[in-house]
Amino acid sequence: MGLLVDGNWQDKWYDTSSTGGRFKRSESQFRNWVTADGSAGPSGEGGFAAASGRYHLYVSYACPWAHRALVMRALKGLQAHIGVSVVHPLMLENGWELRDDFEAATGDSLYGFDKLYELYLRADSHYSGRVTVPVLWDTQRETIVSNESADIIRMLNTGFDGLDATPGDYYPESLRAEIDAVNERVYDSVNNGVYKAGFASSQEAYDEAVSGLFAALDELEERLGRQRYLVGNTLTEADIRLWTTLVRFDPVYVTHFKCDRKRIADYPNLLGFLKDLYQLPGVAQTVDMAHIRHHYFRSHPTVNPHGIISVGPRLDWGSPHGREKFGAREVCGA
Ligand SMILES: N[C@@H](CCC(=O)N[C@@H](CS)C(=O)NCC(=O)O)C(=O)O
Repeated sequence: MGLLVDGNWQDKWYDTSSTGGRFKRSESQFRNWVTADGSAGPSGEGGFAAASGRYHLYVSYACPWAHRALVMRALKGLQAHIGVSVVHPLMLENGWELRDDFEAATGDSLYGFDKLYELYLRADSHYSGRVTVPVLWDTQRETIVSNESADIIRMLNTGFDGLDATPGDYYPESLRAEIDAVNERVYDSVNNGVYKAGFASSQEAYDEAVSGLFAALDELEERLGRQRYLVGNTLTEADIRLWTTLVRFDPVYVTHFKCDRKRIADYPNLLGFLKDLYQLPGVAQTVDMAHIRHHYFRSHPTVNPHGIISVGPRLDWGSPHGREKFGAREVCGA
């Protein structure tokens, strides 16, 4: 675990000393957008036109943020247009490594780099900041288009519709206000809430994170007791963003991040929702539990010094989810 400082790698754990033991996630720095015609998106510069084979995703199967991008790529049927490299699950003194000595880790097919930070340096030899996944890489300009998953899933949602993407708009204009509101709540309390609990280095910071997390999960359980998805019966990016955290909850966060007031298995609606999305075409294939469990239990020596991987619960996400009782799934534009 570390970061680049003016192009130099430094092995450092997250600094929580100046924030009362609270983990603060840094902002992503590459914020360009792929668009249908190459015009600039909501941030960054233009010049990244959608094209088959031009863009490549670097992901970790362990990472919930990278997982969003894999799910959107699957729902939009973009597998043939956007290649993927999968990092090794362990993230230690060199950060993410592009080794292929673990089942389903691919190494780097583009440059043969060993470490993900070499890719960041290829984009900017003076880069300062964390070296995170996902990365959307442009093979033509040889740079990072974006390292922000929230933006990447929106590019995949509509940017490639001129190719033969599967129809469906998961961030439709008419639902944006509601999606944004749900995202904000879920991001801070749930997606990031589990990390705030797990990486807290004071009791106070942990208590704060975990109480916010379970208040939000209770609220989401109630919401999903009224409707099939987070925004009515329409499947949207808000669902994908919650789902990648739910998938990791019982097998990892309960134990490793001490999020143990309840399991997702104790929330009937959240569990049904988890299974419903898991059973969408192409989605189960984006879940690699070996990467998920090896990464968390073995990459955080401050949290789990002996790197012991817990036995974990038995998972049965292929069984009937019962969510049809709220009505049929709707997907805008499909
Ligand atoms: N805001 C980013 C966060 C990505 C992120 O933090 N990824 C983690 C893996 S789960 C990572 O690569 N961490 C490496 C580090 O912080 O050094 C996004 O959503 O894309």
